[in-house]
This record gives sequence, structure tokens and C-alpha cells, in this order.
Amino acid sequence: MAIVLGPNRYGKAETRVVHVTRDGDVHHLRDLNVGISLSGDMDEVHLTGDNAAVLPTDSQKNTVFAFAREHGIGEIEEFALLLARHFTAAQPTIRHARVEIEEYSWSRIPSGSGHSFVRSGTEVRTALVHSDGPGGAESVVSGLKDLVVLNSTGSEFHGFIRDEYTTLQPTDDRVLATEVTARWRHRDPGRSEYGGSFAAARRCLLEAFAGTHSLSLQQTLYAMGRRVLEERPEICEVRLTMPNKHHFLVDLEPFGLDNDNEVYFAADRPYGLIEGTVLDDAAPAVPAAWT
Ligand SMILES: O=c1[nH]c(=O)c2[nH]c(=O)[nH]c2[nH]1
Repeated sequence: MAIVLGPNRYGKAETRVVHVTRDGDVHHLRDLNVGISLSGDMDEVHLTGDNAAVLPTDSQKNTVFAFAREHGIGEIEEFALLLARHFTAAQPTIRHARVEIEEYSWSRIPSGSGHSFVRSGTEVRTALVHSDGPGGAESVVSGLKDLVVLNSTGSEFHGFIRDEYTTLQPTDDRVLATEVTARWRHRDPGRSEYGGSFAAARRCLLEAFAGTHSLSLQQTLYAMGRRVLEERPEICEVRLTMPNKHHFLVDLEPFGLDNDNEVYFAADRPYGLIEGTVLDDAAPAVPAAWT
């Protein structure tokens, strides 16, 4: 047996950077969590402790803050590309950069002055960028997570396998709720208009969720991914993770009450976990874009 060094990467995780643009009395706020992972000629640092090829993670963190000052923060995909291209271009030992960003959105408090904000819900916008440096391969995956949606009717589930352990009753009217994690890959990473693309993809997901009469969460998932691909030519692959946030009709008979789809118990666990990919089969696969 020979023991060898396998794949490795290193970087600064979760740099929290907040950027305030002052437009007179009206301020604009951007709130990001940036994760950087670099890889390249890192054999020596692992095998002998020679750090000559290593750009400290502390410098990576400082770069995030300096770039926010120098360049401002545009769309998170652009900021991630800027950072990824910088590290691979500036350091010959860094062959590959992976930058992931989460963005937390704030809205202005209407009755306040221009500098008071409230976090807008729990939803998070995401970006994941890979870059092999100047002239090399790049990929951009945009997305969102923690988008909680519910249909209070228009959902059925029946016709499933019944084995000796099945107690679930078929239903033709149930509550369908989920917390969507959606990520989508851009066909041509350099050419998307990321802000408009994000807003449109999010709208497609919501419209398809609301507009699909559901026979299963799997069918709804496919309809949501399909809608994004039908309407957004810049996107070639959509990956969705959708927990089934079960709402069980409560049996009120012991209390002499009926329950005509009115009172539900919202269970938080266990939950069904429905995951799937919807893609343009003509687009070349890029598995590394998702890692
Ligand atoms: O939409 C659903 N898909 C399933 O696979 C499933 N399984 C289950 O118990 N309930 C549901 N609902």
C-alpha cells in the first residue's frame, strides 16, 4: 500500500461582508456570506509544511472586504466571478477557485428615514462559481434556498404502492407545502444578466408551484424546473430539493367535531425529501459546477 495525498482545497469560509451605499439620505444595503476554496500546487504544504504556495486564508478574507470597497458589490454571481478570477490570475500556485455566496435581503422600512431596514423573510439568494483562471473553464450556478410555499388545495396523492406497512390513506385534497432549495446552471457563464435572470427564475418557480394541480410533489418539482428552462434560455439545468412539509388533518371526532379540511397539524419531522434535476439534454454536463 502507498499512502498519497488526495484531492484537497482550502480557503476562508463564511466571510460576512455588509456594504452600505450612501445615496444622500437614502442608503442601500448588501449583506453577504462569502466562502472561498482554493486549490492548486498544494502538495508541499501538506507533505513537508512548506507554505510557499499558500495564499493565507486571512488574505482571502481581506480581499473580500477590499473588493467590496474598490468594486462595490454587483450581482453576487459577478462578485464571485471577480474574486475567483482574481485568485487564479494573481497567484500561479492557485489553479482553481471556488467561490460561494449567500445573500440576505433587507428592505427599507417604509415609515423610516432612508437608513432603516428590516430583513425580508428567511429566503436566501445563492451563487456558486468555479474558475480555472484566465482562459480556463468557468461555471456559474445561481439559486435560492429557504423559500417556503404552500398550496391549501389543488394537491392530491393517490395510486401509490400499498405494501404490508402502508397506512397512508389516498387523498384528493391535501395541503402541499415545501421549503424550496433551487439551483440553476447558466449555459454561458459570462453572458447572463444575473439580476434579471434571478428574478425571472424565481417568478417561474413560484408560478409553476401555484399553477400546477399536483398529483405528487415530484410532479410539482418537475413542473417548476421545466418552467424555468422553458422561459429562460440562459439556464440549462435546474436542481431542486423540496422537503414535503406534511400537514396532517387532525382527527377531531373524539371531541364530537367534524374536520372538513380545516384544522391541520404541521409536522416538522420526519418529512419526505423530494429531489430532482430538470435539464436540457443537449447541454454538455458539467458535474464539477455543482460541487
Ligand atoms: O407528493 C408526495 N410524494 C411522495 O412520494 C409521498 N410519499 C408520501 O408518504 N406522501 C407523499 N407525497
